[in-house]
Amino acid sequence: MLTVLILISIFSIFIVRTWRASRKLPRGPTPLPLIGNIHQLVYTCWKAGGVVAGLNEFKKQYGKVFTVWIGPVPTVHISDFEIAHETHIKRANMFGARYLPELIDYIREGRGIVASNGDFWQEHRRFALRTLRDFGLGRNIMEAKIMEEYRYRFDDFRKTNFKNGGIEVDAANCFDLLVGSIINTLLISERFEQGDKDFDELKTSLAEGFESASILDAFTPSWLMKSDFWKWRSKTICRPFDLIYAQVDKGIKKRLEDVANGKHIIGEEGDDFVDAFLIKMEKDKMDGVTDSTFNPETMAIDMYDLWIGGQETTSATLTWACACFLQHPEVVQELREELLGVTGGTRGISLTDKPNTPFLNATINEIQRIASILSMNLSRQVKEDTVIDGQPISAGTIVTTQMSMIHTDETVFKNHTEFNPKRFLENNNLDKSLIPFGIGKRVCLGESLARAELYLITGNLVLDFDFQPVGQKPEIKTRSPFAMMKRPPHYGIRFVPLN
Ligand code: HEM
Repeated sequence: MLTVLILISIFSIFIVRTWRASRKLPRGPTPLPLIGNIHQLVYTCWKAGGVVAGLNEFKKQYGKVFTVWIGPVPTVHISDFEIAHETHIKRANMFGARYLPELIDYIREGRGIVASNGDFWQEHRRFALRTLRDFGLGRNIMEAKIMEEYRYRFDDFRKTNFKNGGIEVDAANCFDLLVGSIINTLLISERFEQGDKDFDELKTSLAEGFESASILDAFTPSWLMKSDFWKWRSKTICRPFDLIYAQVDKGIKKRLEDVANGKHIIGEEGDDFVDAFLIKMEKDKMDGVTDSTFNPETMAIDMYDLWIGGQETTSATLTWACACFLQHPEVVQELREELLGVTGGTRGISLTDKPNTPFLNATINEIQRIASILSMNLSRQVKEDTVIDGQPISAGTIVTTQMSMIHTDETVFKNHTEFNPKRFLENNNLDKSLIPFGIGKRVCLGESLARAELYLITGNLVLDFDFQPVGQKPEIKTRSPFAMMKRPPHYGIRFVPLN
């Protein structure tokens, strides 16, 4: 009897708390105590065939801003560009703090760039941006680095994978190696080679982690993630993060050893991110900064963030790009005509050509729209009571602008499932509603680098090769519609040299 009474009391407390909290939240499906809307979320996503389609069903019922309770945690979803702009740009400070569930905070513990807030975040984000700029984003060195890796990778594949008149590769592996080498060269001056066991293990487990991490994992509370009871789940999701951190840490330790024994000499500006960080550490020491946040541990976390941020995202987008090219040879043909018109067929495409390649620019926009690689964006947490689209939101609420929903908004992107680069040429303002790098204060730190990679690699691939499928032509469809990240289809591709 006593147990029943206790259970009824706990239930009643939950119902009252949820009801009171709901008054300061946008509309959404009615939550149940403890599980919130998980049952509706799972069912709706399953019925609709994926997370984005499922959230779009909620949008139809509850409007452009709606609340979904993940267990006892209310999460607010913005699915409209104008509202995202009004909140994240016009009131950037209010929506600038990162929400830190265990999935994001794991290893980072409030440090790095992705999972830090306040002064620490500002200092490390500024440092990383300045360092990337010094290593070439503001000058043409970045282009030279990307092109060097592009040429090296395809020359190498030509030696090892030339079959049936072309270079035959697994698309994802090919771009993983290329993009991984670009980011690693910037960070620690090291390229990855084919057959590198550490890289292969890291990539495989990262892919597995991304494929299996779901919305629910993104909101699982720390105490549950860390408990023995949840080990079966947290182990799969977190293993790749352990591996990446271990690799980064190994690289830093080796660099410190090389510096100590004179094998690596740090010049005035340094060769890479690690050098720049070591210079900053030394400067803080010389300046007597006693509370400096620059030390070998925070260097490892910053590099870990840049590696995770810069690898899978760009590689997946390029893999989506080639799937679109295989499905739409007429787009490739039109692109090639535009690019040959610009280069005269005598050189590769360069970042300075951008103003003269409207169709390539539109095609990259459409690839990023179709790919929309995050089914669910990283979340923010509002610090004070506020309002979104006229609806009250209380302090502490978790808010997310859902880029994938904005990119599938039928009122903005007509026939959104169609791959149609021309939509961006027919409407010059359309790219303003395209936000693959997020929006507001926490917008992607690597946006300029990623844009340079996407432009140079897709443009030069179109000029250098014809594309043929190896095996079945890939559908333009994600293979992980229920995961946090929309992974591209898995396919083989033959790059047939054009001359
Ligand atoms: C096509 C490639 C890429 C896409 C689509 C992408 C997308 C994103 C998105 C959606 C966010 C979250 C933004 C938000 O909270 O609103 C983000 C954050 C971030 N990205 Fe990227 N990214 C890409 C490439 C890169 C690269 C190349 C790097 C590193 C060099 C990078 C580093 C980061 C970092 C450090 C953050 C956290 C920023 C912060 O919290 O202040 N990303 N990215």
